[in-house]
Amino acid sequence: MTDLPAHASPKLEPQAAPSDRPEDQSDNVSSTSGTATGGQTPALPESLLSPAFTPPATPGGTLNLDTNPTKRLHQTQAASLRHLEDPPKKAPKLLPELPHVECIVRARIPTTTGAEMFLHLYHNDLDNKEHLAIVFGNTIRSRSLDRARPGETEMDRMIRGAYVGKLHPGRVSSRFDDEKPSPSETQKKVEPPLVRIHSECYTGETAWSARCDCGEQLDEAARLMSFPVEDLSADAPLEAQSLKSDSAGGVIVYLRQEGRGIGLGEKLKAYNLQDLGSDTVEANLLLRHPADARSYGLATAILVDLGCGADMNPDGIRLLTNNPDKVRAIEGPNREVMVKERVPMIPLAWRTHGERGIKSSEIEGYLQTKISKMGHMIQ
Ligand SMILES: Nc1nc2c(ncn2[C@@H]2O[C@H](COP(=O)(O)OP(=O)(O)OP(=O)(O)O)[C@@H](O)[C@H]2O)c(=O)[nH]1
Repeated sequence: MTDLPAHASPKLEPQAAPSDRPEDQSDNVSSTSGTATGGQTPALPESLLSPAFTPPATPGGTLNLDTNPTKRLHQTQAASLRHLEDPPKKAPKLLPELPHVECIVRARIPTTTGAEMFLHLYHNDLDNKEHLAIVFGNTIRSRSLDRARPGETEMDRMIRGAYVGKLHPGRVSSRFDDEKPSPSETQKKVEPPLVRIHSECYTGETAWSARCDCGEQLDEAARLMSFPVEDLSADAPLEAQSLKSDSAGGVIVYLRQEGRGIGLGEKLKAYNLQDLGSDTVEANLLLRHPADARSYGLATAILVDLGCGADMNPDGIRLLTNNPDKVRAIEGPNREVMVKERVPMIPLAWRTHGERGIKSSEIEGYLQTKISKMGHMIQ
C-alpha cells in the first residue's frame, strides 16, 4: 500500500452499516454475508480495503490502466476478490432469542389494483425504524395489537386499528361489527399463508430503477396474495394457482434494511462501482461492507406476532423467495416459524420471454451475480 498514487486518500477504518441496529452485529444474518464475510463485517484482506471510497479502478473495469500508477492497486484488489467467485457456504448466524416487537397501529388500505390490505406498523427493541407488515385477508391478526391496553376506550382501540370486521361511521365497539360478522369467525380450515420478507429498496420501488427487480417482486407478491380466486385464469402462474379459496391470505413483512442493509447512500456508491465494472458483491466489499448485511430476526418476530409462527400455525408458511439463506434465517433460532414450502419468484421478463418485466443490461448482471455468487435459485 506504500506505492499508492498521490491522490489516494488515507486508509479509513472499516465503516459500519448506517444503522442503529445492534442486530447488524449479532442477529441472524443471511449466510451470504457469512459466506463472503464470516457473518459480520469482515476482516477483509488489507489489499481489499479500498484506500478511498471510490477506488481509482475496480476489477473488471474498462479503464485504461497501463499508464496509470493505480494498476498495481487494481491488480491486488482483483486478486483478493477472486476467491469470492466461489465463496464457501455457511449457515446463517442466529440470535439466541427473537427481538420484542409490538404492532402500534393498523389501518385498512384499499389499493390501486382493487385489492385491499391492512398495513401494520411495528416498533421493536432493536432499532427505532418503522418496520411494516402488509397483511392480505381477514384471518391474520396481530396479537400485540389486539391486546388490551390499560385505560383505553373502545374509540382508542378503533383508532389504533384493534377492531374486528370493518370500520364504518357510527360504529361504537371494536369487538363487534354489527354490520357483518368477521370472516375469521366463520373461517374453516385454511391453507398455510403465503409470506414474503421484503427488504426496502427506494430505487427499485419508488424511483423506477431497472438495476434490480425489487419493485417487480413487491408488486408480484401483493398480486399473488390479493388474487381473488374466482378471477384466476387458466394461464395464471403456478404460484397463483396454489392460492386456494381457503387460503389464509398472505403477509409481506417490509423490513427497512435498504441496500441489503448498507443504506441508500452506500448503495448508490455501490452503483457507481458497478458502473466502473464491479458486480454487486464486489462493490459492497470494496466499500468495506459485507456482501449482504441484512438480518431477519425482526421478520421472524413479526410473523410470530401475526400468528404465523409454529405455536399458532403448525402447518407452516409458504415463503416467496429465491434466496435459500432467507428460508433458514426466517425460521428463527428455535424454529419459531416453520417454512413448509419455498415458492420461487421468477423474473417477469424470464417468464414472458422478454414481453413484460424489466429490461436492462444492469438487471441481467444483477440476476447473474445473485445466482453465481449468492446462491439464489432462479430457474
Ligand atoms: N448493496 C446493494 N443492495 C442492492 C443492490 N441491488 C438491490 N439491492 C438491495 O437488495 C435488497 C433486495 O434483496 P435481493 O438480494 O434483491 O433479494 P433477496 O431479498 O435476497 O431475495 P429474494 O427473496 O429472492 O428477493 C433491497 O434492499 C435492495 O435495496 C445492489 O446492487 N447493491
